Amino acid sequence: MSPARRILIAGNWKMNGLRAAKSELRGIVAGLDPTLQSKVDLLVCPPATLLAGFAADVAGSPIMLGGQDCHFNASGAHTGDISPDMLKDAGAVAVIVGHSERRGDHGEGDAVVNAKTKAAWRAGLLPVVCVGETLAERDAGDAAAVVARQIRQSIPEGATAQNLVVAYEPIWAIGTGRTPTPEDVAQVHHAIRAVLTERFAAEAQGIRILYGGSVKPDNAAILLAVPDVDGALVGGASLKAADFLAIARAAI
Ligand SMILES: O=C[C@H](O)COP(=O)(O)O
Repeated sequence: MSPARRILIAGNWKMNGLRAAKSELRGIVAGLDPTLQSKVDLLVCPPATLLAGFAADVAGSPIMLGGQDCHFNASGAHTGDISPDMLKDAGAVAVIVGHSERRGDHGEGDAVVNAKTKAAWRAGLLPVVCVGETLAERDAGDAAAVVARQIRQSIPEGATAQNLVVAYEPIWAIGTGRTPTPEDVAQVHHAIRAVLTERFAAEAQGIRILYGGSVKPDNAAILLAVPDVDGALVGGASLKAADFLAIARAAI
C-alpha cells in the first residue's frame, strides 16, 4: 500500500437487504472512530432499492454510497435498468461495473463494461471496474494474462488516479471461502499496475486496486498487507456492520 493511495474498503451487498437492513448501515456509521476515518475510505453499495433511503443515514458521515451496476445510457427505453444519473440522484458517488456476476449472469463483456465506465464518468460517479479469472484460467496459468486483457479492454482512455478504482476478484474465490495466496494476489496486482502504467503513465501509481473474494475479518489483515493491494471489495462479510468494520480496522 503506497502512502499516496488511501485505503478503500467497499461493501457490495449484492441482491441482499430489505429496508430493515438500514440497522447495519447505522451500525457502520456508529462504529466509526477518528483513526478509522482518518486512514480509510468506506463505500457501501446496497441494492438500488435501498440507496435513496440510505442517503439520509450517511449524511454528515464519511461513508460513501455506491450502486452495483448501471446502464451505459443516461435514460431511455431500457426496462429494468438503472442509469448512472439515477444512482447519482439517489445519493451514490460510485458504481461497481463489470462484476463477474454481471459478466456471467447478464453476458456483459469488456466492451459493455467499457461503455458503462464512460457512462459513470459522464454522470460524475467513480467506477469500480472489476476483473478476475475463472478457476480454469488460473489452473492454466493464465490469470495475469486474462486480467491484463480485461484491464486493456474494460477501461477507457482517460482514466486517472481520481476517476478510477480497479477491483481484482478471482471468480473462484467469490463466496467460496477460498482465497489466493498472498503471493498470487501480489503477482496479479503487480500485473494490473503494470498494464495501468503502460496505459495511463504516472496516473497509474495513484489508481487504487482492491482485492475481492472471500475477504473476512480473519484474513483481511494478511490480504490488505500485500503490496499493491489498496483495499478490499467485500461481499458476504459486508452485510454485518461488525464484520465490515473489523475488515476496515484490519487495514490500519
Ligand atoms: O463484490 C464482492 C465480491 O464478489 C466478493 O464477494 P465475497 O466477499 O462474498 O466472496
